[in-house]
Amino acid sequence: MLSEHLALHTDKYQINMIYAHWIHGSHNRKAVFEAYFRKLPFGNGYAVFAGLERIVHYIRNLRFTEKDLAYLAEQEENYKPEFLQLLRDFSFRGTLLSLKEGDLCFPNEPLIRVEGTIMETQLIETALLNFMNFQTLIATKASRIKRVAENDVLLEFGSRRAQEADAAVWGARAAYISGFDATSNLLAGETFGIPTKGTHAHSWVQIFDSEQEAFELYAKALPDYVSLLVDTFDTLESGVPHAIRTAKQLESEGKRLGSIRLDSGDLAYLSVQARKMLDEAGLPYVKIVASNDLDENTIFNLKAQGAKIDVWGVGTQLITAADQPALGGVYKLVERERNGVMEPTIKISGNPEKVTSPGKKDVLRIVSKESGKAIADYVCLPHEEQARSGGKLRLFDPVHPYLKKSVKDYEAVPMLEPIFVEGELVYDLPDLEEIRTYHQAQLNMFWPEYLRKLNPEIYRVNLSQEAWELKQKMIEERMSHLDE
Ligand SMILES: Nc1ncnc2c1ncn2[C@@H]1O[C@H](COP(=O)(O)OP(=O)(O)OP(=O)(O)O)[C@@H](O)[C@H]1O
Ligand SMILES: O=P(O)(O)OC[C@H]1O[C@H](OP(=O)(O)OP(=O)(O)O)[C@H](O)[C@@H]1O
Ligand SMILES: O=C(O)c1cccnc1
Repeated sequence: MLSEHLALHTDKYQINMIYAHWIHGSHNRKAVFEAYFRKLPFGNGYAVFAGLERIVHYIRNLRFTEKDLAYLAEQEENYKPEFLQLLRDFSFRGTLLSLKEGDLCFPNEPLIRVEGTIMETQLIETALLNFMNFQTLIATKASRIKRVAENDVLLEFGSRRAQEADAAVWGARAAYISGFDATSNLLAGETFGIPTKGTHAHSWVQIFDSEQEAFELYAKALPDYVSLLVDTFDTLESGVPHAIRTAKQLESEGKRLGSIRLDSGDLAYLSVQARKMLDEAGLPYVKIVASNDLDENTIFNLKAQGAKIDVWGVGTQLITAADQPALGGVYKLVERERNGVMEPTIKISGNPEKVTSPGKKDVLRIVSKESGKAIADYVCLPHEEQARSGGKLRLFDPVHPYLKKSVKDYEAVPMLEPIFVEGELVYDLPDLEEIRTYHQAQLNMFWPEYLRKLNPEIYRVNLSQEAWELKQKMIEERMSHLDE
């Protein structure tokens, strides 16, 4: 899972472009790309950055095997043997800076910046976006669910509905970063050290002649905090009474029933009734798990209805990001080498939001020294010192420049961390527990207004005056070329 061979996990046009550059002798010219998204998913106020660990493994293992090269030769007869030799000798020698997994991130700020030859920067685009977009999307969806479930336990149950195995496993990891407590997927557990949990399926009950027998046999086999699914026939008439009898039996053996699981019907009503029945039977410690196509909206509603649910099992809606199944992250060229000198470059679009911001950029998180809370993100050119030195800063929205304010007494936290420097991995990948803790600390730096599920306040991402002026100048230059 972590050392897969993915050199051909790229779009054919990347190799074609690299080939054409090689033919014209430009493949070793320098380039800078930035990866970012333009719109937050699910109407959320922030996204949770994830995917870096897989990107690091991908880049470290990025080599073309003889089998890959033979396949490429077969696919495109124009590829000359010398070009295939170039690929044979390839390894990533570029520089990559990135947000850290668990960081909150926002539209139109670089999440990852890649500097290197045209060949290496272009080659990694597809896989990098694939990993960043999916994992950031699922971490963000999971974060919305975590916000409404608050202190309840969240179990990730999505594997059977995920878009194949990689999505199940890396999605489980993304959910864990954002505060899920466990996954049902054992491969995710083994690979990343995520706690695993499981109850049982309806088939366990159906296979026996009676529900009571099924519960007792399951409890006998797994007597420590077992969880029983109570809705196979009739939740309140049959499932809960049978679970209570099993719990009493366990008590007589000095053991305890862990929980019951509700998986259909009106989960608010059933959980309230089941809670009452369990309490009246002297089983206040038995928890109630609910599942059945849950997401942040159903959980929010169920809680508002007074549901007595302690543990939420969430599958399909989370792992497929059902209400928005893709994050539209892009990877855009911002600088190119021309006559030995790096210069900014721009992509113009009829849609103002798609015009790129030229020049290689840093992201600074402007944090109030007084409150410790984030005020805005500031995207500036690397040589700009104003914000870094803590000087009075004028913030304005690049799309709506009239939205402006001044800040002082702040700390400017650089968000892009060097990961690879000239091909060398300089970043110690944190373990998953550290990422989860770090994510929580990051969330605490934001006022609740930005974190709420519905109609959150917009957290501003501001371009520096200089970066904004560069953009305007380049737009005008381009437009005047078109007029000529
Ligand atoms: N009290 C409630 N308020 C809002 N939504 C609820 C409530 N109880 C259950 N739900 C949700 O309503 C949906 C019910 O879906 P559906 O009607 O397909 O399930 P079901 O008939 O209860 O069970 P199944 O078809 O899985 O046997 C699920 O998404 C569930 O999470
Ligand atoms: O609903 P999700 O959020 O995806 O959670 C996972 C679901 O998977 C199981 O159902 P199963 O595969 O047996 O199908 P079902 O929908 O008929 O219950 C389980 O009982 C949950 O209902
Ligand atoms: O353990 C469970 O209850 C479970 C696991 C996967 C999917 N649905 C339920």
